[in-house]
Amino acid sequence: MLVREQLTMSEYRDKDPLIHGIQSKIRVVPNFPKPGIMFQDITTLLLDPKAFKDTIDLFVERYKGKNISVVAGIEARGFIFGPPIALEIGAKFVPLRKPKKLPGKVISEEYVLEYGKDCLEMHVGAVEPGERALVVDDLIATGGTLCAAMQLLGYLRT
Ligand SMILES: O=P(O)(O)OC[C@H]1O[C@H](OP(=O)(O)OP(=O)(O)O)[C@H](O)[C@@H]1O
Ligand SMILES: Nc1ncnc2[nH]cnc12
Repeated sequence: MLVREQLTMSEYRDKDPLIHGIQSKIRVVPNFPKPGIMFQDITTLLLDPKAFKDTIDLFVERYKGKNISVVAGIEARGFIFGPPIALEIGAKFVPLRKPKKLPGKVISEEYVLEYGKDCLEMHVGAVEPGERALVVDDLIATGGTLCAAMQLLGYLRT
């Protein structure tokens, strides 16, 4: 009889030394920028070249050869992780920017954040209908930012 081991997410993280190594480099700052927020600070991960490279490699391994032609990076921290992943998987990099930063014609999507409200914009023509995209950011809190990014890319669905 084959018995599969069921692991919770945190047990899985603890068992995988690579993921544990990456996680241990992310500094958690309580009550920043507001009371009640546990801020996940990835700048401490960037100080460690091995942990930074392990992070990129993890995504490259997962997404290489999956026919992805666009890596869409969310401002600001998706601009740190997105470009090295894009280069390695042979995809173009498209920045999804905060309002009024892109000089060309844009499409926009508003969203609600854990501590405020914001908007993402993408250049019209940067992504063609039918392309396969990978959205990259440093973290999901409420998921509002990721949903807005997916909405933006979804407008181009064939
Ligand atoms: O899942 P959500 O609740 O939408 O939150 C996650 C988003 O919040 C952070 O960015 P932030 O808006 O703080 O902007 P920054 O990267 O420009 O500092 C983070 O980098 C994600 O983009
Ligand atoms: N908890 C958190 N840590 C870092 N960035 C964030 N953006 C929104 N929530 C955040």
